Amino acid sequence: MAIKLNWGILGAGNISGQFVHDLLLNNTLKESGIEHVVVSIGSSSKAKAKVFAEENKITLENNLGVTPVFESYDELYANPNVNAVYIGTPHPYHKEQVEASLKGGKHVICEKPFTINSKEAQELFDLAKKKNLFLMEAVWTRFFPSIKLLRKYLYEDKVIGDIHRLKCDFSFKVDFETTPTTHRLRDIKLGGGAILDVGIYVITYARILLDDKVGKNHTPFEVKSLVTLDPVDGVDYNTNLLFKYNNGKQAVLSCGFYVDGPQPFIRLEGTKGYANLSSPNPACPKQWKITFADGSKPIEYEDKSGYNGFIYEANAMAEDIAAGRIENAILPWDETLLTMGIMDDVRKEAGLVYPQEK
Ligand SMILES: NC(=O)C1=CN([C@@H]2O[C@H](COP(=O)(O)OP(=O)(O)OC[C@H]3O[C@@H](n4cnc5c(N)ncnc54)[C@H](OP(=O)(O)O)[C@@H]3O)[C@@H](O)[C@H]2O)C=CC1
Ligand SMILES: O=C1OC[C@@H](O)[C@H](O)[C@H]1O
Repeated sequence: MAIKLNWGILGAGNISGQFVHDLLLNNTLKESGIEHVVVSIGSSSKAKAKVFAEENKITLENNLGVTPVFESYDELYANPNVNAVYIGTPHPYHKEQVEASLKGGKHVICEKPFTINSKEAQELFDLAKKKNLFLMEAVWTRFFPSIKLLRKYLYEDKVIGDIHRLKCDFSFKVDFETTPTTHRLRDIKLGGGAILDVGIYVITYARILLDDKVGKNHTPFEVKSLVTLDPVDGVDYNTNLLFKYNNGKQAVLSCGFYVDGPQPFIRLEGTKGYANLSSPNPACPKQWKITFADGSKPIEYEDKSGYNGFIYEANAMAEDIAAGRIENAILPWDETLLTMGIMDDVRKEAGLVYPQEK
């Protein structure tokens, strides 16, 4: 029997649309043996939810014969037809929305950053455990087949020898003339700044490309950071981090909103060569190339699937739920707590405190 999730999509905005695209394409292609049905769209406005369904082309054909209902958030939490919730709202709302979804008896995947700090994250994981419900942060980057294959070349086949250093920059230029100060990227009340928005990805790459262990088994490392807070908005638009693992491996990481970052956005160096990752969106690692110091033929990979890339985390969640697991092995709760804890420390040193934390 096919594995099936009946989704409630919370927040009828940008990223929810990209997530839904992949669910619908999955149903059309019928390759995975997993069915993803959009049962409900929860929004501050039912009219907005309806427009979302139209704009994202949810049809009876691609949604397995189901027309979603348009609901308030509270109606979605209580909807007995929904068994899985995707949360695609700005960071400071995640805590209360995950909590309400779990209390409604739903399995949950919540956009990154999971919460605004590790304390909130711990409270949610405690609740998921108590309720025996699946819960995961939606760091889609970790689930791409491209990453699994790259890690096989690096850590099983060791094709570039001993790895010593990772350089990664996820920056993009925000147009401060046209982007209002109330936008989630800028507004301190909405968790604005680069560290929570894109810093999470450079930290993710330092975790998945320099360490073959995860969560509480991770290789110990120290972090140093330098942060410049924007004088107008009071959040970070220029942040740099250094990681040093106790086996000597180092990461040089940057994120920011003042300039567009470089391409390739990653260079991972080993004794016998290096790997580059390129992507217009560094969160989405669809393409990489391994170059060898001795001039051997490079190894290249490109994901040409047509998916945005959210399907990989959605399918992982569906498989976990079908198997009765409440935590995912690629992104266990301790790994989210580790990442959130690093961002807590970086912000603490810089004096970046969100109003919700005061
Ligand atoms: N995985 C990835 O690659 C990406 C992840 N994200 C993450 O997703 C989350 C949402 O980002 P994004 O989709 O760009 O955000 P949007 O600005 O598009 O907002 C998404 C939805 O959140 C609700 N919302 C927006 N602003 C507010 C507000 N001020 N108060 C209350 N609710 C609000 C609205 O839902 P409603 O329909 O109810 O009105 C809106 O439709 C963020 O946490 C971000 O980090 C974002 C982009 C890419
Ligand atoms: O998660 C994200 O990835 C892509 C970025 O452009 C976006 O701001 C961020 O939220």
